[in-house]
Formats: sequence, C-alpha cells, structure tokens
Amino acid sequence: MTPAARLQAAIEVLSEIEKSAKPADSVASLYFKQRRYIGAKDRRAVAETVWRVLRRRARLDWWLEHLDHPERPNAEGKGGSRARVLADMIFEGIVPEPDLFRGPHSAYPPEPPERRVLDMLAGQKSLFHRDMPPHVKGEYPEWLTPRLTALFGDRLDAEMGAMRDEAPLDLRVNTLKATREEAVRALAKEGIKAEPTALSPLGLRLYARVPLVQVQAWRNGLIEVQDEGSQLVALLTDPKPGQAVVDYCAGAGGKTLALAAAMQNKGRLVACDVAEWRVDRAQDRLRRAGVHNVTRRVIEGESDKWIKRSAGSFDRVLVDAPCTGTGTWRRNPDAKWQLGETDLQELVVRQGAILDSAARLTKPGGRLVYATCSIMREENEERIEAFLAAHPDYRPVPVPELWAGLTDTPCPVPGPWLRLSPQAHGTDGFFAAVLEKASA
Ligand SMILES: C[S@@+](CC[C@H](N)C(=O)[O-])C[C@H]1O[C@@H](n2cnc3c(N)ncnc32)[C@H](O)[C@@H]1O
Repeated sequence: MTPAARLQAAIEVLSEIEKSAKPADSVASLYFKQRRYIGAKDRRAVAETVWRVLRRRARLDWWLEHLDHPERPNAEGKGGSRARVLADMIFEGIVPEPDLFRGPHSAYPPEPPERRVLDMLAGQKSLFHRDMPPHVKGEYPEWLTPRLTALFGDRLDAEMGAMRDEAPLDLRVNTLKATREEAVRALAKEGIKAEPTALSPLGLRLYARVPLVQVQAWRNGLIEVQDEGSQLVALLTDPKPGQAVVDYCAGAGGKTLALAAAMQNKGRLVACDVAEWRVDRAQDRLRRAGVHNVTRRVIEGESDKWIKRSAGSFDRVLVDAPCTGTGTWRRNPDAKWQLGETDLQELVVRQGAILDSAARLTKPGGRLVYATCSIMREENEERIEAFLAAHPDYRPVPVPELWAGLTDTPCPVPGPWLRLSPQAHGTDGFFAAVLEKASA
C-alpha cells in the first residue's frame, strides 16, 4: 500500500468504528477480513494510526476546532475522521506533499481550506497547548470531570495521563504447565524478553508487541494474556484445590483459567455467563491451558433456575461484573468516546441485581468476590456499601488481611478494597471487594 492508501484505510476504519456499537478491535478486524488483499505490514501500520488517533482524539479535535478546520467533527464528536487522520499525520512529522496522495485507493489531496489548517498545524511543536482544558489534555469525556475530580483530587492530571498511554502486554503464567521461571526461559528461546510483574506472582510483562498466535509458549498453553490487575482479582478470590467455585460473569474465561490453575484442576469450577458466544470462546483457551475441572453454563439471568437450585453450595463466588470498562482505557481508547451517563446509570442497576443474585450461591463461611475493571465509585465502593447494608450476613475481608497469605509481593493498597490504577500501580484500573458470608 502507498502511504496515502494507508491513510485512506485508517480514515475508513475510524469512520466504521464511529458508526458501530461494537468495540474498535472487532470493527477493525472485520474491515481487514473483508479486504484480504491488505497485507500484515499494512494492517499493522493502519491499525497503529487508528489507535493513535483514538488515543489523542480530544487533543486533535481541539486543534481542528481552534483552527476552524472545514471538516472538523461536530459538537458530539461525530464525523471528521479524515480531518483527524490528516492532523495526526502532521503531528507525526509527515509533510503532506502532493506526491503523498498519489496511487490507487489514496486519500484525496487536501483542498486549499484544509491545506491552510494543515500548514498552521505543521508549525506546532506539541500536540498539547496551554489553553486546552484538563479533559482535553487528559483525553476523557467532559461529562466525567466532576466524578474524576472527586475521585483523584490533585492527582487527576497524572492519573488521566497514565490512562492516556498505551498499556504494556501482560501475561499470566499457567501453573498447570510451567513455573514463571520456566515460562521466561521458554519465551527467551523464542527471542521474547519478559519481565516478572511487581504485584502478581504469576505475571510477566512484555514491552514489545508480539503476535502471540505465532509464539510456541502461548500455543502450548504456558502463558495467557491477562492484565496484572485481573490476575490480582483471581489471586484474591483464593480458590483452593477441591473446592466448589463459580465464576459468575465468566465471559470468555480470562479469570476462569486463573482460578482453575489455582485449584490445580481439582474441585468444581462453574463458568457462567448470559452470553453464549462469550462462553463458547472459552473452550479453546481451556483446552490449550490443560484445564479440565470447568463446566461452562449459559444462564438466563437473575431468574435462572440453576441459581435457585444451587443456592448456598459454593465456597467461592466471583462476580466480575459488566461495567463501564473505564479502567481499561489504555487498551480500549474508543470505549471512552462511546460511554454516556445513561450507560453508567444502567450498569449500576445491573451490577446490583447481579451481585444480589450471585450472593445466593455462597455457602455459609464462603466468600463472594465482586470485581470490575472500572474506576467509578458508583460501580465499586457504592455497590458494595449498598450490598452490605442489605445483606448483614456478609462482612468485608480487608485486602491487606488476605494478601500476606497469598503472595510475597507487597500489598498495593491500604484496604479494605483493592483499587488499582495505571498511575499508582502500572495495571489497568481495577476494583475488587472480598466479602465473607457468616457461618451457619
Ligand atoms: C467484565 S466481563 C467478564 C470478563 C471475564 N470474567 C474475564 O475475566 O475474561 C462481564 C461479563 O458479564 C456478563 N454478564 C452480563 N450480564 C450478566 C448477567 N446478568 N449474569 C451473568 N453474566 C452477565 C457479560 O456477558 C460479560 O461476559
């Protein structure tokens, strides 16, 4: 592909992302699947541009507005994919010479009004400008400003700055197949440098992008992709070999895999979800990891009969609730631009209902672990406070109290809850609360 054809493809992918309700990576995969003629190198280059534009969208839009670009996005942030991509190109130091826009499938060359804006942008040294408001510098939706300010106070700029950056790639070592040292050696043999994570005893961090499907250690099930924060949620669930455990919102099984390894494949682990297609996606991962104590179960929701039948029969119940995903903006920068206040309000209601429903499964003396990859108080502390007020038979188990019995790494939080952020811990934003049900 010529450089201009890559630009045009990036413009098209961004326009598709804007039109779709699906996550950006699904939209981009479909775009490339429908255009098999785009080779791997071009795909990577186009995807890099798309993700960079999503990451700097607020700042690019500020410049386009400030310089009166004729095709800038509207006040709702809609439209303007071409304007964003060409502005980004300037900030990447690429000069929009007429020659750049030649060849098949090219973006068309800028007309004089667009040219005028691009020339003005070319004189800027930085993507930042002192007049940008904090939500533009920090790349978050303006409507979240009061909540995020209340949450982070004078750390807001630093926290949102860390959220803006690209995340490293974290792996969890599958202890059913290897120790962390063995996995490091296996990766090194394939020329991949992996460093142990600071908090998770099973984590490895990669700073270079690697196509894992081609990596033997991954194909053999020695490692799985999992953010360090997510690994810590599984660690805190602390399932023991032989116990009965339920992963209530299991999705494609990210945490199920970690729980099964902690259980050494012994005992009963039920992976539930309302989305059959997600549960189906767990199958290959479980097989690759050598896990064989998991039953996958699609439930109809809170009124599912299996929940009633299984009341009080699990030692551990993990609720990895559907959430805003505000802790994962480093990986999914598109998500922040799709999130609205009503989404948050609806999720909070769902989280309460799911938590109440899952709590029926806990045995007397067993534990219920509630987790989200959100940083919002409404989805986290406030949900737990409401739950505890309505369920006096549960008591919180402070995270520092559990930590020392689980791993040698330093406990990252004062407690009682686990609350992680990219700035403070180098993980995605995560929340987890461990609650113990009174013995009968
Ligand atoms: C945060 S994701 C789970 C991620 C997964 N635990 C992992 O570690 O890979 C939340 C999941 O909750 C599921 N979900 C949504 N509503 C639910 C409900 N009412 N009951 C059970 N699961 C639900 C979604 O389908 C989604 O897979």
